[in-house]
Amino acid sequence: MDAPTTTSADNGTSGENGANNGGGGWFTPRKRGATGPGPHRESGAAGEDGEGRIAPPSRPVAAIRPVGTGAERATVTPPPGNPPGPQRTAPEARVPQARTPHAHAPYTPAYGGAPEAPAPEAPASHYAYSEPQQPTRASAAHEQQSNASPDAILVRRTMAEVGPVADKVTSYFYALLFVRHPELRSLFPAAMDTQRDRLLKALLTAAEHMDNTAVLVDYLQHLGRGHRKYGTQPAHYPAVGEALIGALSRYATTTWDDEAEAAWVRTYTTISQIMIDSAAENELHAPAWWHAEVVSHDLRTPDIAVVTVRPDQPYPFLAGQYTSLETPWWPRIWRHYSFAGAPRSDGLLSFHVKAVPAGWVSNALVHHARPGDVLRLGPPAGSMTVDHTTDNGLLCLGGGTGIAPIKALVEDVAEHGERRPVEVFYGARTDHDLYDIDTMLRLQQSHPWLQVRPIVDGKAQLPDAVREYGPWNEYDAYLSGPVGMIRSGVHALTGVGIPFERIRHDSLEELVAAAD
Ligand SMILES: NC(=O)C1=CN([C@@H]2O[C@H](COP(=O)(O)OP(=O)(O)OC[C@H]3O[C@@H](n4cnc5c(N)ncnc54)[C@H](O)[C@@H]3O)[C@@H](O)[C@H]2O)C=CC1
Repeated sequence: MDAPTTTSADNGTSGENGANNGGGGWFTPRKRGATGPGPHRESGAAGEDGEGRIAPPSRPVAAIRPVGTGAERATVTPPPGNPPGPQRTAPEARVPQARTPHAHAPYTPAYGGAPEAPAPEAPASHYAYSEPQQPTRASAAHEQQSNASPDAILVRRTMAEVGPVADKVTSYFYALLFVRHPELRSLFPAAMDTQRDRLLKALLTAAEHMDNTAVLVDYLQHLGRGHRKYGTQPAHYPAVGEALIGALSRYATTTWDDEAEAAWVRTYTTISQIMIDSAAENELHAPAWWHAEVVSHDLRTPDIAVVTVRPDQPYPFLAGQYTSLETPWWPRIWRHYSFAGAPRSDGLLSFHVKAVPAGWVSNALVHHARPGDVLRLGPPAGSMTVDHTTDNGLLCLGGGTGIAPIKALVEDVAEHGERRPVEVFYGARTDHDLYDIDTMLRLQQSHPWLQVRPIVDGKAQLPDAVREYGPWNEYDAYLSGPVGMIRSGVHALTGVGIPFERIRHDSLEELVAAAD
């Protein structure tokens, strides 16, 4: 998610609800790593119990601090409109209604899973979770019949009830958070629309996937690391948890009870502990963010620029990944951009940026950024990377600026000295929009294993063109571009026989969120 999480530290002395409800108690999460040993949690095996589920944290610290009593909650009038905070100072950006991490991954999960999933900075696809969907009563009922854990059943029951009023829950959640913890407001952007949709969505998505340990842990670890750049501290997590419980209990009027609250406390405790541990571990070997100076700005069309930056310290990443980027013009507003090339020996990084209507960050990068300006970068993310353990061919569909990570994949194959066939379909609305075709054709001239096919909108769109070629049964597929193109591309590719697990793309939610 692209928003910091928060919490208030309770010293664990109140002993009210949580622990007494059998929920393991609210807690002030510990911080391990740089500042202390603490129990070590191995990546991918975080707190699993013997059945592969995530176990409660090992050291509950504090008791829950509910936001009001049940009776009080029932009478509270949700604050209207936006939560308190700085007034909006700019035109409204496009507000995605759904989101998550990106990056290719098998289609199923979804973009960075991040599911950015799960929600967070990352898309599921690599976070292995499917795009978030509003829970329904039907789905909740289904889960109860399945092998879901008792907590998962309770959590999903709550989500099924609040799903239809998700906007109200979101507004109330942030209002509670900022009213009770005004000091946290500065961690969020001045204009909250996109951001606010992300934080709560990430938490709810994670909660809904509590039984899917492998995916969830990966997602939350990514989320925890990604939150370092927001300035999120372990002590912030309790405040977020209290606001979460407060908002859910306010709107899940028919299903909320002590049992449900205990399940949510346990769930949130587990979520926050994994995030905190991941951030602490990451702190040992990576900065929270990188400063990066713009060293060149190449305006390729009136609204597309290739921006190249020099990070202030080494920036390790893999071809096909993306980063989060903040400009000096819009503090605390982060957007995802794929690297437009494999890692270079000079350490420079390039991005292809298209200014979209009302896109604050993209317009700043295309129309205002100049050499000498300093941006901030978050950590690399994304799983749309080349699998070098196979010699399958690569079938790549790049739509518009989605050609950027495809170019990186081609460079990666070239650098590995492989002779795998790589077929690139480069789609654009018009000839003029093929702003990087010269680069791609130069690569084709240098590499006999590479075929580049420009596809300009006509009778058929990019994904349809793939059907005219092939066979593709010995290819892995990579999709990058507009969400609609990726959706129809997955459909087309499975239609020509490429299984889901061999189709990679960034999280659709992340892509939606990155669209401005
Ligand atoms: N890792 C990734 O997946 C990346 C995604 N992007 C995203 O790619 C998008 C690029 O935008 P533009 O350059 O304006 O692209 P665009 O709107 O000009 O479209 C590019 C190509 O995609 C095709 N296309 C678009 N919508 C389609 C649909 N619904 N079904 C089938 N084909 C469709 C078009 O026909 C065209 O060939 C942005 O939204 C950006 O966020 C950009 C870079 C990396």
